[in-house]
Amino acid sequence: MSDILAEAVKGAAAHPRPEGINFTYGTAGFRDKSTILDPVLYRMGLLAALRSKAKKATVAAMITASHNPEPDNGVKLVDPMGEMLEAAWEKHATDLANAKDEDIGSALQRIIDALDIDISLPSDVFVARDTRPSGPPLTQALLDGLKVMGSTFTDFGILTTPQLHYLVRCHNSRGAYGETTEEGYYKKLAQAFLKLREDGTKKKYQPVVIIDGANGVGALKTRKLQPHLNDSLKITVCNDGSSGKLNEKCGADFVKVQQKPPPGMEIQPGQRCVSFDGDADRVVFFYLNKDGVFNLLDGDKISTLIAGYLGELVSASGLQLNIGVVQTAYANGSSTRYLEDVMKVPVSCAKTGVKHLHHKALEFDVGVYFEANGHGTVLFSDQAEQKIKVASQDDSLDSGKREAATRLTLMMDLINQTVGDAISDFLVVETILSTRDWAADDWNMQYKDLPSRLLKIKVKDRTAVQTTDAERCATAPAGLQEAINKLVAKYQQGRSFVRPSGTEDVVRVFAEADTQAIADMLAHEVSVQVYQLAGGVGEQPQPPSTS
Ligand SMILES: CC(=O)N[C@H]1[C@@H](OP(=O)(O)O)O[C@H](CO)[C@@H](O)[C@@H]1O
Ligand SMILES: [Mg+2]
Repeated sequence: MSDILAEAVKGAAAHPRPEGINFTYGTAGFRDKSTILDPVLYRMGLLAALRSKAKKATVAAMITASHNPEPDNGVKLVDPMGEMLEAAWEKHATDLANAKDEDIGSALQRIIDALDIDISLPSDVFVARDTRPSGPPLTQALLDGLKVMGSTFTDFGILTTPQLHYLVRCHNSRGAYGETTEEGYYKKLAQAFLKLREDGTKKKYQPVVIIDGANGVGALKTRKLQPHLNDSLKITVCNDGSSGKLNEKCGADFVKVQQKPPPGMEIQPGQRCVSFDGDADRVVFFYLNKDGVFNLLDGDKISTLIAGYLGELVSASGLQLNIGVVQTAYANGSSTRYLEDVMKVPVSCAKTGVKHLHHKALEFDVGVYFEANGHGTVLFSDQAEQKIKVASQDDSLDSGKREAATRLTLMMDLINQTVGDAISDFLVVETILSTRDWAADDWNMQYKDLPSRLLKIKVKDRTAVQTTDAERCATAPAGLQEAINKLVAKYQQGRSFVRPSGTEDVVRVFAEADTQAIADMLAHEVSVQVYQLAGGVGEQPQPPSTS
């Protein structure tokens, strides 16, 4: 065994792995109670160094548990261009996390042999964390792993997840994507935002927003962004972490799931509100209408808004670029119909999990992807980027076309193409609303959401449920899909599907119909089938109360 691997085994003594726990690198990396994660972080330090050697580039490790409760934490690795870790490496991460302390050397050797990695190459890793109190000691464990591998590293302290993705891309693109500093991030976004902002007063659009920072990093970083925006937007940050707990009764997940504003937020009718999640890679908007009724503008509404605007700019520029939208099965059926039938934009459906959407979005020149819960961004292909840049400087084009291409270049600067980014997406939405002179109501009126219900069912083994067709059809257990089909057929605009969660030990049931009562009933009836056919545990699902 090489010296480095022997050191890695020795180093494990300070980060012992408890018996009887199985860790899995899932949709969002490792995520668990922070108290048991120390050995996982050490091992991810080892793996991040290997990944860097394999890619001959800087990679990154983000320590966060996103929207989960404060006592949880987690870690995810980021590839050189700011993408999520390549899927094939998830297995290596899982194997290494589960290796006994004394077997770490052989587990590393297996990865080195399988991928023919030259261990003598240098490695370099960027590290950051969210605001969780467990962050600093877990960072230390990760750094210990990097140090025994002889890796260089930069610890950026507290950042949003998308900021870290951005920084690693800036670094590996030798600055072509931007300056490799946190300040550089604010400068790039703010400059594009200010240039896209038109002068003149608006009739409906008010440059005033309230941001719910989920008591997390998004609140801190919005405050750092604010001075760069001059007075173009009045932002009030609430749930800024000064009193409440991270993600507790606030944040994008709370607002989306509970369909209500965080308690304690004082909101005037029509006031645009924005909720970030715990690591600021998700965003949803909401407002109360004049009757005080809550209205959510989720990832589907955001992608429709963005695709519509970029589509107009592309047409106005005269460039031949295809625009597509990528959703998951959780997208509201009205949004899919609106995109396809009214906006005539092609829509692809991907499996849940950002990496699947990201991958599909690469098939378009301009690919807009969002999960309904508010995680998403826009990808411009290299060719599209090139064409847009050339057109923006082509004096032979008429000024309308050139102006549209210039706005597209600014939109490319404003959008964090590496990953969904709450701060960047928020600025993109504000830009479009301002340009269109829309209030929240105007945006919301593009289409009317169908009522839906999302439930969780506990079963003995969630892998008993298997799916195909981007998770819209269950192939196991036998008879489940037939039962769902029969139930769905009873209701107007009924739609339902089930899938095992990638992040929780549950099966998720989704149902949608033309009224809330029917969506609730359909979700319940499908839950009963899951419970009966897929080995439900605990009490049988109870029908929705009709009060
Ligand atoms: C219905 C739902 O919201 N699912 C979430 C959730 O995945 P599950 O596999 O459904 O647990 O967490 C993922 C990671 O954050 C996110 O990408 C996804 O959208
Ligand atoms: Mg998140």
